[in-house]
Amino acid sequence: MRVVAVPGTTFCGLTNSRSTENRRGDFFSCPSHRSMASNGTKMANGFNATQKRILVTGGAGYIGSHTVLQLLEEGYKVVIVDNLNNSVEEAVKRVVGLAGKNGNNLRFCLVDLCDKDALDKVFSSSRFDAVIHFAGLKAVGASVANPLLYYYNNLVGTLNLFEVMKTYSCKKLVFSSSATVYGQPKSVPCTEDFPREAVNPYGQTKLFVEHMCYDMQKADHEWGIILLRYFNPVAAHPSGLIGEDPRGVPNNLMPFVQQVAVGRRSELTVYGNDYPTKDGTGVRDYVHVMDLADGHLAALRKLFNSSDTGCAAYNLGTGKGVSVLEMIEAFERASGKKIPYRLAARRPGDCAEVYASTQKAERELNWKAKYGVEEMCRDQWNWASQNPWGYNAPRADSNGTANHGCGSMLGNGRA
Ligand SMILES: NC(=O)c1ccc[n+]([C@@H]2O[C@H](COP(=O)([O-])OP(=O)(O)OC[C@H]3O[C@@H](n4cnc5c(N)ncnc54)[C@H](O)[C@@H]3O)[C@@H](O)[C@H]2O)c1
Ligand SMILES: O=c1ccn([C@@H]2O[C@H](COP(=O)(O)OP(=O)(O)O[C@H]3O[C@H](CO)[C@@H](O)[C@H](O)[C@H]3O)[C@@H](O)[C@H]2O)c(=O)[nH]1
Repeated sequence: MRVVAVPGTTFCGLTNSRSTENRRGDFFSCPSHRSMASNGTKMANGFNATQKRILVTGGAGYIGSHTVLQLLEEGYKVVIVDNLNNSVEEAVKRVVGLAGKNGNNLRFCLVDLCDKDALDKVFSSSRFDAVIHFAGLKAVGASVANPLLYYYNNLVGTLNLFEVMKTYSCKKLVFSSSATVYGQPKSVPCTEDFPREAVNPYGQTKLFVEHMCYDMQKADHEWGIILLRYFNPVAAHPSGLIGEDPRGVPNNLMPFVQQVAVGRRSELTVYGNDYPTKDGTGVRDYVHVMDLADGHLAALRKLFNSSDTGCAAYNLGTGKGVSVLEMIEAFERASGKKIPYRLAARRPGDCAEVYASTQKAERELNWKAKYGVEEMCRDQWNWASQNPWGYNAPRADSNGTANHGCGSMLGNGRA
């Protein structure tokens, strides 16, 4: 792997082969990448992905890494911008490995979106056809405890990104929104025109960014923006090499279940069995991360193929509600492990039942989730059993600094 630092910023080229990036970091101008582009995948939808370069913020994270892999497999050139706040370099390395020769079309930039000058340098060194904006802090509880951190990171970072995109006339955007913008929905399934409300600071940041997007597009019709409202992302790439690796105690159901299964935690707490649902436990719309990644490619296709996208929101879910107990049983079947659990009081702020209407995404993005709960649990377990401690499992050759890959990359790059 060759590591490149561009003077004045902290670019790191991640590639699994010899590369010829120049000092401006113009990674894709090298002859080997030109030839890859000309031999790459031709898309059937009226444009050639190999001629498109996508900036992916937060591309080292859980959903971002799966999406970057699919973009590379489709033939896109990809630049990740991530500050590794909630992710590790190892995830990006594994994406490069999984992408095979298309891994050469990936560049990684260790940049914080709150650093506008650094972001500007990324845009000044490459032209981007579109941005997928995943980067953000996402833990609901932490946002309640430290709202300013969430407002600063998620809103200042996003403002910087949009300003720089405008400066460089990059006006196609896919934004990671969330079902959280429906607050406590009055009925199910949630359709995209439901009233939106935020019930915590994290949700406020998603709502604010949605407002920013609508207003920006209203003021300048050249923008094409797709807001993807994810329901409950779970599972992992079928290889078991990339997946979700939360820091600290997991907040979400499936990461917790998987840690019980591998013996990292003794039991799961099931929050509430007195909801007016099929078995009394909370019902959610779990969606496989591979389907979510597909949804981003479908959104890009729409942005590239139509000039009148405007600013449009789409739910990404399966449209099916699954209870906590059903999810536990499916995971037990997939893993052959017993998941001990105890019933406890409801978790404050939780809804009884939330699931998506998926008709708009089916109709307008031509996207529909392919995977069901059995496949979700199979792939969750495949990832968990191969990586019981996530990406940072102590290895024989490790000196205990696996958590600080970013520092070592920068060190190499500057040398
Ligand atoms: N996972 C979910 O349950 C879920 C549900 C709905 C919406 N979302 C949204 O989807 C997006 C991706 O979620 P994820 O689950 O992959 O989370 P993640 O934490 O795994 O990935 C987010 C990435 O953004 C990076 N990041 C954060 N702040 C940054 C900054 N200022 N500059 C540069 N990089 C920064 C992190 O290091 C991380 O790699 C987030 O915006 C999240 O709010 C997630
Ligand atoms: O240890 C746990 C964790 C969760 N649950 C229950 O499992 C269900 C799902 O919970 P969780 O995985 O935490 O997801 P949500 O509360 O639905 O929230 C997720 O999904 C929302 C919609 O995408 C996002 O807005 C949030 O950020 C994201 O955390 C709920 O009924 C919880 O009460 C438990 O019983 N025990």
